[in-house]
Amino acid sequence: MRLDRVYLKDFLSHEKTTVSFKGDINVIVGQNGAGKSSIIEAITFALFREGKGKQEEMIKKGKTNAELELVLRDNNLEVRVLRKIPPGDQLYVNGKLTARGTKEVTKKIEELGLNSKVVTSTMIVRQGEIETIFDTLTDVLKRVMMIDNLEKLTESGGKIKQLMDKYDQEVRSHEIYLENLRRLQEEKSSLEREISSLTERMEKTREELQKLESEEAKLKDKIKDLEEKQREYDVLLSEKRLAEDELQRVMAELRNLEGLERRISNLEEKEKELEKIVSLSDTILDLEGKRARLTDRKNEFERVKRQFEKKSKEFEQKRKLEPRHEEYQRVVSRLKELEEYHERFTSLYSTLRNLMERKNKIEQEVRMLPRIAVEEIQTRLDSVSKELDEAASLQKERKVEYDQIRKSLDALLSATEGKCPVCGGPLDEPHRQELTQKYRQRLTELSKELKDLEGKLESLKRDKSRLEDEHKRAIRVDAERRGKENDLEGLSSDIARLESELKQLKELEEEFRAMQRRKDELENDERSYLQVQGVSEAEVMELEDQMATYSHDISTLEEEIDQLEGRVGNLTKQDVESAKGQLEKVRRELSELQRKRGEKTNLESRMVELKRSVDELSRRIQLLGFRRQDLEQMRRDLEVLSKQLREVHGDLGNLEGKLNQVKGRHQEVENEIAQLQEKVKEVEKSRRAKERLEKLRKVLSEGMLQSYLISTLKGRIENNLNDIVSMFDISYTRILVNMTQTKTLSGKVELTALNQSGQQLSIGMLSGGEKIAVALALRLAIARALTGEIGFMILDEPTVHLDSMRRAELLSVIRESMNVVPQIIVVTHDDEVLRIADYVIRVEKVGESSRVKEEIAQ
Ligand SMILES: Nc1ncnc2c1ncn2[C@@H]1O[C@H](COP(=O)(O)OP(=O)(O)OP(=O)(O)O)[C@@H](O)[C@H]1O
Ligand SMILES: [Zn+2]
Repeated sequence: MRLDRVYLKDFLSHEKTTVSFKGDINVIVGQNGAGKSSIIEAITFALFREGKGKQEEMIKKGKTNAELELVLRDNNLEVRVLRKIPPGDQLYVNGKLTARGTKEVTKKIEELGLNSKVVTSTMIVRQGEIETIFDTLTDVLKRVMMIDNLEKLTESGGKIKQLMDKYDQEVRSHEIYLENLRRLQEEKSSLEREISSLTERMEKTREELQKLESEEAKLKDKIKDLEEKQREYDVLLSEKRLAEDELQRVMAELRNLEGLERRISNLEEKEKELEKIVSLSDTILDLEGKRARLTDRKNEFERVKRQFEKKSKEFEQKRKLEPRHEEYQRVVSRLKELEEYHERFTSLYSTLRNLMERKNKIEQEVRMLPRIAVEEIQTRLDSVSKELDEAASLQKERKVEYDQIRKSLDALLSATEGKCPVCGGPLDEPHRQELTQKYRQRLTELSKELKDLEGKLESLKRDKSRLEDEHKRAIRVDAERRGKENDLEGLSSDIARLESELKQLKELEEEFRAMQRRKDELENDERSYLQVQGVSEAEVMELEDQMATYSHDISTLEEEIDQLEGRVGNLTKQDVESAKGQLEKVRRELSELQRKRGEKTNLESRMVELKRSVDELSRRIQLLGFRRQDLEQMRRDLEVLSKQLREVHGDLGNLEGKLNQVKGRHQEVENEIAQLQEKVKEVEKSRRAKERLEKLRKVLSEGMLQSYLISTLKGRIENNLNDIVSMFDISYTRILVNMTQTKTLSGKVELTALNQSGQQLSIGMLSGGEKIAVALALRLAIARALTGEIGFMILDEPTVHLDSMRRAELLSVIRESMNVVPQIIVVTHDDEVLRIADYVIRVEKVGESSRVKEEIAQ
């Protein structure tokens, strides 16, 4: 078996990868972690559902299930293995599903010579493990030969003992089988007798049946002939009946159609009359249209006439008013020219009036001012002031005197005897009295005089202040008058100026007033003029023209209407409409009648045809000479015959049923006998097997088989090994496999090499390259010893840990291995290996997924 190709879906680092192994030496190259070993894992898993980790861990991260497809090939044999995680395995041989489910598929693969233990420990070499075979050889052999299992077999509860017990049981059931067998054989011979008697009876019945069947066939032929005739007869008869029926119908219809021609000619006449009326339809329409137009025109004429009258009146008025309108315009334009002067005049005039008013007022005011003589008041004031001064100085004099007298009196009164204070003479009473008297009198006089002075002063003061007030007022009035007189002078000059200007404007102002009056007079006429101003002579003339046109139209239309009325008479539109309706009806009737005329012709010819056909059919029926009662008689005969036949058939069926039943039973009995005989034989075998197992158990428990197996295997491995080594380029003639045998085979298996001089060296002493060669040869030798042909070998990173020399030696050994194994797959990240490749598979990792590119090596 060679590996053809493997397909990985979501397996380890691969998402969807197909790898084909097209070369003899296929090299899978790529960086660390690219996904190379994953391909080897895929092959191992596809073959044996075995792998380095848990199955779920083999599913690509992030996916939920993985799938593998491996195709193996050997000449014409193609084996396709499908493995899935979670499981759902299948195996196809040449496209045919031959195994299903994990166990079955693995079993099938082992049957194809790919024992899982052998393949995984010899044909698939994991990273750097080429030489470990020397150390693990013993274990490998044990494993591949399943000696562990052998040991287990011999235990008292083991498989062999169990089998022996089973066989024992079988032997004991022997007696019952023999008894049953005898009974069945008796039944068998009785059944055989019955079969031969039944067969004889059936033979006779069959002969009778044949005779009846041939009679029946003949009768059936005759009936068939007659039935044929009957069918023909029936057909002719029914045709004839149909023809006769139709003939009746046709004749009846023809009778119905009598008098058709007369009805047609009546209708045609009526049609002509109606057509004449209908032909006037257009003329009537024309007439009515014209009548409508006439009314229309007349109305229009009236409307235009009214307009014309109105307009021509207006136009006349316009003409009359025209001169006044022109004057009005002149007046208005002159007014506009004068406007400015008028305004000036008005404003000046009103200013003048204001000034005059003011002047009058001031003149009045001046007149109202009192006339007071200021100098006179001044003189009076001066004299009063003088009088006042004189009175005041006199008063002062008198007061001084008064005070002096008073003092002298006081001194006199207070003076004690002695000297007179006044005259310095001696003071006596009489003197005192005299003096006192004198003084007192004078005091009284003075006092009176002072009082008078007081009054006089008062009155003078009053006079003075009154005069002073009067004086002040006089001065004020005087000033006021002078101011006003000034104002009046200014006003007078302004007024004079204005008056002269107004005088100049007076003429224009008068003209303005006159124009305004004229304008007012013209105003009414102007308003009337404006109303008719738009009317033009052309307009009036056009209206006149229109009137003429309309009146012409009217007379033309009247004439035409007269003519049309002459042609139509007193027919109306309704008359024509009803004639149209009638005409349509008449035409419909006519066409219906004409159709019937055609129908009638057809019917007539059909009648002739039918009559001929009836005659012809009667003739043919006569000729046929068929009689119904003949056919019925034959059918009755056939029925009798058939009944007989059914009975005989029934007999035969019964016999056959019986025979089959008996034969069935016979078969059953024979089968049972065969089974029993088989069982009896089995029991025999069981007995012998039990004996063999007893022997086997003895041999096994004494280790005899193991030593036998190993010695046989040793010989075969040794032969293969030397065979293979001889193909490699090393200088040793033979490799010997030495085994130290013990009961449990715990002893070692060791290799020694024999050089050309016949000297023995232990394997450890060989060179690195020689060791690799021997190790590879040993693996191949074991594989070949156990499986015969070896289809492939897989080496995963065989060159790691090797120096360049040994790498080179390994590569040549691999190439030499091609003599022993036809297909080699090498996984490496070492480009040097490409040297020996003839097919290269490049693996690289893009993102999280591995990708593969295949190429033929140079
Ligand atoms: N279940 C998984 N899903 C996705 N990737 C995985 C899974 N299991 C392992 N890997 C990754 O797949 C990659 C490829 O592993 P593989 O052993 O095939 O690489 P390799 O090419 O043989 O590298 P080396 O030369 O280092 O042996 C590694 O990066 C590994 O971590
Ligand atoms: Zn005196």
